[in-house]
Amino acid sequence: MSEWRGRDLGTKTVTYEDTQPILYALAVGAGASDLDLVFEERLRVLPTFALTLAQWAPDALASAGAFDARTTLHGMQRLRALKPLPRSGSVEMKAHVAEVWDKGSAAVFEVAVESDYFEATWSLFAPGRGGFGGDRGPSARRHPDREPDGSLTVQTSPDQAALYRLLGDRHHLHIDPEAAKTAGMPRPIMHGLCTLAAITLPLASSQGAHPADLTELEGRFAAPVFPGDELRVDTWKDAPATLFEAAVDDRTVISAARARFA
Ligand SMILES: C/C=C/C(=O)SCCNC(=O)CCNC(=O)[C@H](O)C(C)(C)COP(=O)(O)OP(=O)(O)OC[C@H]1O[C@@H](n2cnc3c(N)ncnc32)[C@H](O)[C@@H]1OP(=O)(O)O
Repeated sequence: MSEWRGRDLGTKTVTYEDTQPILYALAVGAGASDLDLVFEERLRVLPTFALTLAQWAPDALASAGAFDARTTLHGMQRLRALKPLPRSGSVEMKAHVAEVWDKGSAAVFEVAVESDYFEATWSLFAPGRGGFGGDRGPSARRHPDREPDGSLTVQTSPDQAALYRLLGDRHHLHIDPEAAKTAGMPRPIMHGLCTLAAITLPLASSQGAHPADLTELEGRFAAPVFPGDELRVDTWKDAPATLFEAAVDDRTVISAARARFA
């Protein structure tokens, strides 16, 4: 597995119309009254939309044979927004494998994507690919050892993954009950990136910020979220950022998470 470290995944230019960032905003929980997110005349593109543009990079690593895409799970995500994405236009990106960690039972592949607009890292948790004598890598940061400063509720919709997948991540795990079973899930699950982005909308409101002013975001997908689940999101101030964790029925689903707004 170590041979994948440093592997160049190439460059890609993705072109889009304003329909995509609007559809994206609706898919992650924006409503018709969020005019800055859904009305082309006022549109500000959510920075997390960049992650749909860059989906080709982890997919390229799967196609190259590093892991089995049917059983590999998206483990963690980081995003740093460098400048606002255009309402429509082209974004050029380049990607490489930054790290391969050996977790014993699994390998974790880190795919780094860079562009003028953002930098992002995907961690892909590939069961059965560990035990190759590599470094274990860092363990996840724990949330602060004190009561949360705040709490939010995010209600996902039963149709949310079906909508979100139209933005580019069409892995069958999110729509097909048989594919979900192959990945060890009782039914199709939410895209981790959809859940994470859905949290940033009420999180921004709770900070008096605009969701399009997100500059940094990270989080670990600790357990699957199912379309229709209600999330409780606990938050801790960590100026200038906010730390958070999300749970469904006291089961932590997103851990070691952090967001910062300009
Ligand atoms: C193509 C798919 C796209 C998607 O969008 S999938 C949807 C989003 N993702 C999910 O829903 C995944 C939900 N997460 C999980 O189900 C679990 O979470 C995992 C199966 C990924 C891992 O759980 P477990 O096998 O029980 O791992 P452990 O025993 O807790 O930890 C073993 C080592 O693996 C590291 N690790 C655990 N979880 C993650 C993660 N999510 N991302 C990266 N690394 C992880 C830990 O730190 C530790 O290593 P250390 O002992 O060195 O600390």
